[in-house]
Amino acid sequence: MKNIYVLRLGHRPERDKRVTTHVALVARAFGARGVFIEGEDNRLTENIKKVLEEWGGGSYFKVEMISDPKKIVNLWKRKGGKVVHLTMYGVNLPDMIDRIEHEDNLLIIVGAQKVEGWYYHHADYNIAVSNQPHSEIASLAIILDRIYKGEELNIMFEDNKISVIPMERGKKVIRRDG
Ligand SMILES: C[S@@+](CC[C@H](N)C(=O)[O-])C[C@H]1O[C@@H](n2cnc3c(N)ncnc32)[C@H](O)[C@@H]1O
Repeated sequence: MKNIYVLRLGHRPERDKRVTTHVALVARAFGARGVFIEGEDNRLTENIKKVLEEWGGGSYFKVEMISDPKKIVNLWKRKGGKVVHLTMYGVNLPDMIDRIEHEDNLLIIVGAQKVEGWYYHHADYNIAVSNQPHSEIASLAIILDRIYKGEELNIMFEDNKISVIPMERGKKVIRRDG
């Protein structure tokens, strides 16, 4: 698994609770190592940690609320990682995937509302997942899928308490803790 982190900008607790939670869940499920969330929302991090505890990933997936996202970007670049900013104004993903698929250290930035120009200038790549407006959840899922070429759908979490027994109909889960 690559060292991919997601930076979620501008989280507003009252408005973005659900979307930011889904950004974090997609990051975890599809092969990122963690998520930095700009803002203050302890309830959100607790909820994500509960999912990690039950469904696994807690031993390595990092969830952190942060107040200075520019510092995260600068630090990531200083350590030699590449920064991808997902924006509908960027270059469409099919024309950029060759440039990023071999990178092992990626910070993927997604916004909530209008993203400051600073991020457009400091990102190594401004990438669109189609040049149509949609959602940070969708764009994150698709870029991770293209980077991992579908392999992320087979990710297993060894430190899980619950897992699904896949079946064509019905629902079955097993619990390791009884
Ligand atoms: C709901 S959008 C709001 C974007 C905002 N109106 C702007 O001008 O930047 C929130 C986030 O979704 C992501 N997003 C939305 N559409 C996208 C697209 N077509 N390609 C890549 N990312 C997209 C971007 O990360 C964006 O910051």
